[in-house]
Amino acid sequence: EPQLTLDYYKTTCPDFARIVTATVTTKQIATPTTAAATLRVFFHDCMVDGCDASVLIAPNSFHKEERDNELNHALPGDGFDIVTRTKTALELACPRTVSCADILAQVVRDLVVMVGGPNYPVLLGRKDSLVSRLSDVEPNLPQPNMTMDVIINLFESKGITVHEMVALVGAHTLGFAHCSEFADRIYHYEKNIPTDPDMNPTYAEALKKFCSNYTKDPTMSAFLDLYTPGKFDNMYYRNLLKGLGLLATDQLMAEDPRTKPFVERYAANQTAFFEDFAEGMQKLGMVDVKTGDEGNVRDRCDVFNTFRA
Ligand code: HEM
Ligand SMILES: [Ca+2]
Ligand SMILES: [Ca+2]
Repeated sequence: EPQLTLDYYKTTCPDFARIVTATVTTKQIATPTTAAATLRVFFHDCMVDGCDASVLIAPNSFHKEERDNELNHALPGDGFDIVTRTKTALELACPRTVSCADILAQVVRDLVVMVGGPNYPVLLGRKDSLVSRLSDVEPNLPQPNMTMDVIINLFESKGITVHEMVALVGAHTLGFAHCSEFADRIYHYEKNIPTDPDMNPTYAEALKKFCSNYTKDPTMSAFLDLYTPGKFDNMYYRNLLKGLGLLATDQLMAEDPRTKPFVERYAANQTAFFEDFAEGMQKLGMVDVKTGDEGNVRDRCDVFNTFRA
């Protein structure tokens, strides 16, 4: 187990927490989609080679990076922008000290709190990756058309248990998904079955109309949580119990006997959801973290320190 600590920057960057909170507050108020955007970037970072900022490396014409994989194409720009802003502010206060991986972890916690979610401590001391490999993305990220067996195994391979996983997917209480991500459920689900029988029929009809133009306009997106997409709450689970899950895997959480009890528990008890989400985020934030000379502190979060002496 790598050693991270709560007070890692206590002497080297005493204003770390305050600077992060100030930057996050300004950005989230101006751009309310930042919280969902950044939470998803953090998830995609931690699942692929651990929480090491590997996902932040910008694509360039010489080398393929994680962001060149299709699964990362839709990662929203605001999730990267908030890291850049925070890094800039921190470089002024304490140059070459705070890693991008730590910035992302701390920024996400502050954003979750800002939109109404639980507070939890963030352990610090992660180093930034020295590589970002396109080929590492696909095998490590869940997709909405996967079976529950595959998804459970994927999370368990990162040390995340089923109840922590169900709580973490509760992040879908925020944000949206493109029509292409759930089109299979509403158009020609199976031969002679037009729509996914697990989906509320009224909801399916509304989505069908809403997405009717999605092949021509691929930006068309629907809220993952129909009722409170900007608020961090347990509405996502309450929706699932009514067949109002958007992605196939969201709805599957409420059908599979291994995950259903947790969906029911979180739908009935927001405090239980918040406790388990907080625990899950701390676990997710520790996945394969790099310390010592396994990584470094990048000067810029989107490029490696290639030219640094
Ligand atoms: C079964 C596991 C999961 C699957 C299959 C999945 C899949 C997806 C997909 C397909 C989207 C829509 C992307 C788009 O169309 O642009 C999405 C959005 C999102 N995901 Fe997940 N996800 C999973 C788990 C998680 C977890 C564990 C987190 C965070 C802890 C997370 C956070 C988010 C957020 C916040 C959004 C909304 C992004 C935005 O509005 O900008 N997801 N997810
Ligand atoms: Ca990573
Ligand atoms: Ca919500």
